[in-house]
Amino acid sequence: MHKQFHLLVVGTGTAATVAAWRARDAGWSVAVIDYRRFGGTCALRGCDPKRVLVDAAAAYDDAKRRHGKGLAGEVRLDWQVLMNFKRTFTDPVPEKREALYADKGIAAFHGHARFTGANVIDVDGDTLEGRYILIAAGAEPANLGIPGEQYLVTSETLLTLDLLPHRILIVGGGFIAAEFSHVAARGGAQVTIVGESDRMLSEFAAETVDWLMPAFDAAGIEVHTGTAVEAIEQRDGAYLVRASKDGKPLQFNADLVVHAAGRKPDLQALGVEAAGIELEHGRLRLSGYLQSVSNPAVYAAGDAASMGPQLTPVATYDAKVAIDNILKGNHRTVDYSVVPSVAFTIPPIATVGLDEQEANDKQLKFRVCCANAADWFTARRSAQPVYGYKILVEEDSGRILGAHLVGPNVDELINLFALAIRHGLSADALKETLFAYPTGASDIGSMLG
Ligand SMILES: Cc1cc2nc3c(=O)[nH]c(=O)nc-3n(C[C@H](O)[C@H](O)[C@H](O)COP(=O)(O)OP(=O)(O)OC[C@H]3O[C@@H](n4cnc5c(N)ncnc54)[C@H](O)[C@@H]3O)c2cc1C
Ligand SMILES: NC(=O)c1ccc[n+]([C@@H]2O[C@H](COP(=O)([O-])OP(=O)(O)OC[C@H]3O[C@@H](n4cnc5c(N)ncnc54)[C@H](O)[C@@H]3O)[C@@H](O)[C@H]2O)c1
Repeated sequence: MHKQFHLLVVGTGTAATVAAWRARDAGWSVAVIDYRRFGGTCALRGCDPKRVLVDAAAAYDDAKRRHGKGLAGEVRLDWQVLMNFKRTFTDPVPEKREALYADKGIAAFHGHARFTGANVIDVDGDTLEGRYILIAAGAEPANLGIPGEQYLVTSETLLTLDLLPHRILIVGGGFIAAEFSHVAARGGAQVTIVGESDRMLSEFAAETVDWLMPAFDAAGIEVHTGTAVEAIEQRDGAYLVRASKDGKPLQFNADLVVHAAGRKPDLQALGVEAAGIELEHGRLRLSGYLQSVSNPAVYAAGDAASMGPQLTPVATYDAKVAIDNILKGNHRTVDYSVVPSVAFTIPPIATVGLDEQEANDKQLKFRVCCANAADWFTARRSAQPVYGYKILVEEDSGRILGAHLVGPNVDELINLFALAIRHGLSADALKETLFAYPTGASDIGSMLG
């Protein structure tokens, strides 16, 4: 079979779906291709199922912390029942996504996409030709190049386990390690994190991470930073993980070893060389228009592009930029300067805009409002001992430059700071705004001094 389309989209995740939908609305003929169940990472294997588990773990933790403060009795996190609840969100996704494409008149192909020419893709024997091609193929766990790497399971496995193993070791120290350790610990597992970076969550402000770390201790999570995992061996149905810290060898025993050591664009199976698409260090070489620098028919978006952070709102944003450029000619470039992000630990930690180093590098003059707010009403009423903020305010304009938060409600509060930064609102404008009380936002005035 040989078919022609205005646009071929590799993937059916967030970036692919946003782009395919928009191109179809513009009257273009569009095909999407995926070798996995339709729906992509966020809805099936990432944000959404993860958040269902985090919410349950947070409710359990909340009840435990409030013991003796008005709540009594035993609460138990029933992992198996929680997994069944999670499946009520993930199971319907592929069918719904198929129906959406059918309703919109988007052709959908199941199979592995592989370039055979500049604008031609083979899908398990079918030939598809596109005037344009959007690579929205997502990301996969990065190869670590260590002996025993094959024993690592991914966060995807952790999200489908009906029974949590007793001892879980997580290799990493970023988003996945932080979030999944908090969930698994509440599920009853003994969790150890072994991460190469000097501190956990290096994307987040150091002060906020320091304030968060006691929450790892309180959950019984053992954290080894500055420790590189070097080998994994199978021993009597379990695993021996060899690592080193400051040149000294360390070893850990675990029943499950999880990869949380970064994700890279999923490009290997695509055979991009056949389309003359240049790569650089395993990434597509793209212009700010998200267009391949060597093949003008090809654009990329989301994790496959990895021009910005690997986050769902970025995948949506990229898809909009790429498709606008495809439909109307190159006129939009990407700007990732204001991307809020949250690690859903218990409690959450959040960041948006500039940190101190970046503001100094830009030679900006700014003041820093920073405090551990564990004794504030918001923290005390939540029985949550972790609460703090660090906010950068430009001296002359009063503009908010960056906000870094940890504690109750900050997964929502960070969006207000994103709004302020995106629209150049000053600290005074935020302080003049009446926020409903008592809420997370009603602390903003006090945070800004
Ligand atoms: C455990 C986890 C939790 C996360 N939590 C959050 C969160 O809370 N908030 C947040 O913002 N982000 C989160 N993320 C990141 C977020 O999920 C991703 O940034 C986002 O889903 C990327 O979307 P995408 O459209 O670029 O790619 P994807 O949704 O990954 O879609 C890519 C699709 O392409 C398909 N594909 C790949 N190669 C081929 C090929 N050769 N042929 C055919 N099909 C192919 C894949 O099967 C896949 O379905 C999380 C990620 C993980 C792993
Ligand atoms: N809440 C969210 O928004 C969310 C949640 C999960 C994942 N994500 C996205 O998915 C991406 C992947 O998540 P991740 O946690 O795998 O990556 P990450 O980039 O957040 O963290 C990877 C960590 O692994 C460490 N590492 C690398 N090799 C190692 C080794 N051999 N031994 C020990 N440590 C090693 C690195 O130092 C780093 O700290 C994230 O970057 C993020 O964009 C987002």
